[in-house]
Order: sequence, then C-alpha cells, then structure tokens
Amino acid sequence: MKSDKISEAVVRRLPIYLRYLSGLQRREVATVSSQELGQKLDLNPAQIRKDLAYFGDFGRKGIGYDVAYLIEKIRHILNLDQQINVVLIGAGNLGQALSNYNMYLKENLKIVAVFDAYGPKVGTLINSLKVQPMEELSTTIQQHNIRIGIITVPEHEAQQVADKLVEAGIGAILNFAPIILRTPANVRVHAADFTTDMISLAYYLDNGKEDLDDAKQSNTEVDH
Ligand SMILES: NC(=O)c1ccc[n+]([C@@H]2O[C@H](COP(=O)([O-])OP(=O)(O)OC[C@H]3O[C@@H](n4cnc5c(N)ncnc54)[C@H](O)[C@@H]3O)[C@@H](O)[C@H]2O)c1
Repeated sequence: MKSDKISEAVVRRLPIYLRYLSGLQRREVATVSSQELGQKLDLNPAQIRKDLAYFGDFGRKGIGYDVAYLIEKIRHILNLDQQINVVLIGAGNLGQALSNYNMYLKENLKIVAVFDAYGPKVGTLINSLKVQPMEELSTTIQQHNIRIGIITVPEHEAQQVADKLVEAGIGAILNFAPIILRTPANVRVHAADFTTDMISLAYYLDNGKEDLDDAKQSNTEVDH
C-alpha cells in the first residue's frame, strides 16, 4: 500500500529503520521486534509499531517483523525499488565530496551527472563522472530521467540553479547552499544545513550542563 497521507515525521524515520534493518539483513538476522528497534534506534516501540502499521499489519506477535519483508515494504514506500537518478550542480569542495561518497548507490539513489559553470572544471572527472557544462543540464536531465537535484553552488547562485532544475523538470532538490529556495509547490526542497546544526549544537554545550545540573538538583530534591 502506498499512501499520500504518511506524515513527514514518519517519512523521515523510514530511512532510519531501513538503515538498521539493512544491517540486520547483512548479518542474516531474519526477524526483529519493535522493542529491539526501539532500543537500538532510541525510539518508542509503540511509535515504531504505529509507523509500520501505516503499511499494513505485517508484524507477528511473539515473532516480530520479518526483516526482509519490512525492507521490501519500506523500500517500496520510499520509491527505492527503482533506481532514482540524481544530478549534482556545483563541483566544488562539497560537491566533489558528495559525489565521491557513494552512499547513494546503496539505496538505489545514484548521482549520474555532475555540472559546473566554471570552464576549467568542465570535462574533469569526479568519481568517474565527467563534469558537464550547464548548457547540457536540461537535455541530460531528460535523457537520464533524473528526478532529484543536489545544489552545492555558492549562496548567491543557488536560486538561479534551482530555477534551472525546476525548468528542466526536477521534482525534488537537496539544497546545501545557505538560502531558502523559492520553488513551485510541487517541487520538494530539503535543506542540508551544516552551519545551523553546528551553531545550535554550540548552544547545547552550556545548556546541556545546565540540564544536567537541573537533573542532579531534582534528584537531590527527591532524595530529601
Ligand atoms: N550545508 C552544508 O552542510 C554546507 C557545508 C559546506 C558548504 N556549504 C555550502 O555549499 C555550497 C558549496 O560550498 P563549497 O565549499 O563546495 O564551494 P566551492 O566554491 O568549492 O564550490 C562551488 C562550485 O559551484 C560552482 N558554481 C558557481 N556558480 C555556479 C552556477 N551558477 N552553476 C553551476 N555551478 C556553479 C563553482 O564553479 C564551484 O565549482 C556553498 O553554498 C556553501 O555555503 C554547505
């Protein structure tokens, strides 16, 4: 069953389930309980059961979930039972690192083309892909049925690159540039924001200490 009504929170958890389950499958583990998933993934088992119930009732009491079946279901829901071609724009430091990091291959998501606007970069090889000029973007996207675009260009270039991707028919964008992209409602944009993550993490350095102090304080209060 594929439902349009799956919440974003659930969709975000599915890859986490999938990664853990794939590890189990590699170790030839056949079944897993929601308790184990909860423990390993730091999630509430009831939440996990609820998430997985969206896709039909395929957990069995006392036995748990069939790992291979669950993987198949989740991959289907995430559209990963087919190869999804990805294009990357901006073959700089980050773009090269992402192209070289082949996590995408594991899950049928594959960067199949890399583009850059800077002449000397065009024609160079990154992970066996030849960097292409922007003029070829639209044709390549259509030829290879590319569905997702990754943007790793400087901030001030990102919107116009996004516009080109949208014009070429791309339906989803992973944006690494530190700006909010404006796209039509039918184009999904996810932002990968290293800097804001780091900055908010810095906050917790001190806040974490306070939290610990609070916890200690309340423990002491209870003891008394
Ligand atoms: N989100 C994150 O976690 C994170 C981390 C580091 C960098 N960034 C961001 O990622 C982007 C890239 O960073 P970088 O360090 O790789 O930069 P970089 O300068 O090394 O690379 C940018 C590349 O984009 C190309 N480019 C510029 N304008 C273009 C255009 N209009 N069309 C196509 N290609 C174009 C350049 O020629 C260059 O090769 C920046 O926006 C940066 O702020 C994000």
